[in-house]
Amino acid sequence: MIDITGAAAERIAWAARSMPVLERVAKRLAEQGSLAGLRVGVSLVLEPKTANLALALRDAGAEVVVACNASSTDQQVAEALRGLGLRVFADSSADEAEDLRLAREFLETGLDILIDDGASVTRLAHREYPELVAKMIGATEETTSGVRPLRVMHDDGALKLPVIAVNDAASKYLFDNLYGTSQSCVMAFLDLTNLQLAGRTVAVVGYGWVGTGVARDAAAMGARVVVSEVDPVKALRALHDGYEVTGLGQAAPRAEVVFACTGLAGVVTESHVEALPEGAFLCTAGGGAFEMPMDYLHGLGTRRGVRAAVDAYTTRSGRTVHVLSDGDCVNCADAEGNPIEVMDLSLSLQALAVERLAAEGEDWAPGVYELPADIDREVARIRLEAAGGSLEPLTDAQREAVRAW
Ligand SMILES: NC(=O)c1ccc[n+]([C@@H]2O[C@H](COP(=O)([O-])OP(=O)(O)OC[C@H]3O[C@@H](n4cnc5c(N)ncnc54)[C@H](O)[C@@H]3O)[C@@H](O)[C@H]2O)c1
Ligand SMILES: N[C@@H](CCSC[C@H]1O[C@@H](n2cnc3c(=O)[nH]cnc32)[C@H](O)[C@@H]1O)C(=O)O
Repeated sequence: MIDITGAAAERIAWAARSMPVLERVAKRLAEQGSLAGLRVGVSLVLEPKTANLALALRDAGAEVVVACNASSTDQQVAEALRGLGLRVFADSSADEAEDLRLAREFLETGLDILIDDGASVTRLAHREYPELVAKMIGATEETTSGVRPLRVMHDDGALKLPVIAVNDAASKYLFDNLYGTSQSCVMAFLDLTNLQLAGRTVAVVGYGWVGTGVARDAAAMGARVVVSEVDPVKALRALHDGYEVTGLGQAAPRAEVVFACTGLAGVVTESHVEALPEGAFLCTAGGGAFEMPMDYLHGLGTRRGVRAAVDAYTTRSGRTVHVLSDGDCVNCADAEGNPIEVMDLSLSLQALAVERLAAEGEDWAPGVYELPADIDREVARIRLEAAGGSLEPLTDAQREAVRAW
């Protein structure tokens, strides 16, 4: 599968070695030529694991085009894929306007199937290219903060495509969101600051899958974790997991590190920022910079870079607040993204969702679809075996007992 030279070749091959599920899926799709004649757009965090997905889709017969915003683009990987003849609409030095131009050019290639992350390209397509949307078979969605607006679009009658919510497959969110994101975000904080979390008070905003993992890994590194939630059941779960649960307004004066894990805009506000203790850190693990009051911080006019990916601001209260990765997802912007093994699951599910759309999507009405449970279980089973685990076989008697009433 790997026929690349150049700086990224070893890194792409390194990822491939720990992606047995994708390897297995890719082999079958290539043998069957499942995607022959289709143009598939990949709009995901662009790094070595995603490159392996793009090559798997290419080997299955698709013409693969790739896009990514600047903050999540690994330029070496973009060059490597270009070297293989893929069209890549991504530039790690692009500003916001150039990012938008690249996303438009990506759509203008005329996609049959789109793999999206955060529904940003799907929404752009619906806003600006209804005639191209009408020709598409469908799309897939990688993440929680993309599935949410797609459901709203569907309820409003605005969604014109079938979209498979890959995020909502159990073998995606129970591993990528819960285990992968906490490892990569907590490690990114530690690496980018060269500090430790031991003895620090960490506020985790949002106790969904991502927040649960971040709280656990921060606590494992010795942090005192305070959780804020808007959902009483999630908040109660955090309490049962042993954390203090309180509003961010109350936690802010002692929050030395804030991890935003909600995927919703404006959850950390300027008044939270003004209440933080001297030297505090803001770090996004969730949907992106929109969770942080970046306009307010930029408007202070006190920004100064103090380390790679770390900016310091002097707030109105006269204290210093540090922001990692300019508020973008810290693991995707300035680290290597989620661990390879969990992305093996997520990206294999993506490949299988594309296969399903290619086979059946033309007959599907617009809507947000779940991945079939058999795909979910199969992906988990292959990964389990690759990791050295095995299943207890169900006996005939048990199978009968399950069916009895
Ligand atoms: N960085 C990554 O690699 C990565 C990986 C997976 C998911 N994500 C993103 O992380 C975000 C969270 O994903 P998830 O799967 O955990 O979603 P989730 O829906 O399970 O959790 C989000 C939680 O935030 C809570 N919340 C909403 N508003 C809040 C507020 N103002 N204050 C406190 N809590 C609030 C919700 O009640 C919910 O429990 C999404 O944007 C998702 O796309 C990022
Ligand atoms: N759209 C945002 C990133 C959102 S992170 C949300 C998704 O990124 C995915 N992700 C995290 N790490 C990686 C990675 O290393 N490669 C590809 N996708 C990743 C993960 O599955 C998660 O659901 C941006 O462009 O900056």
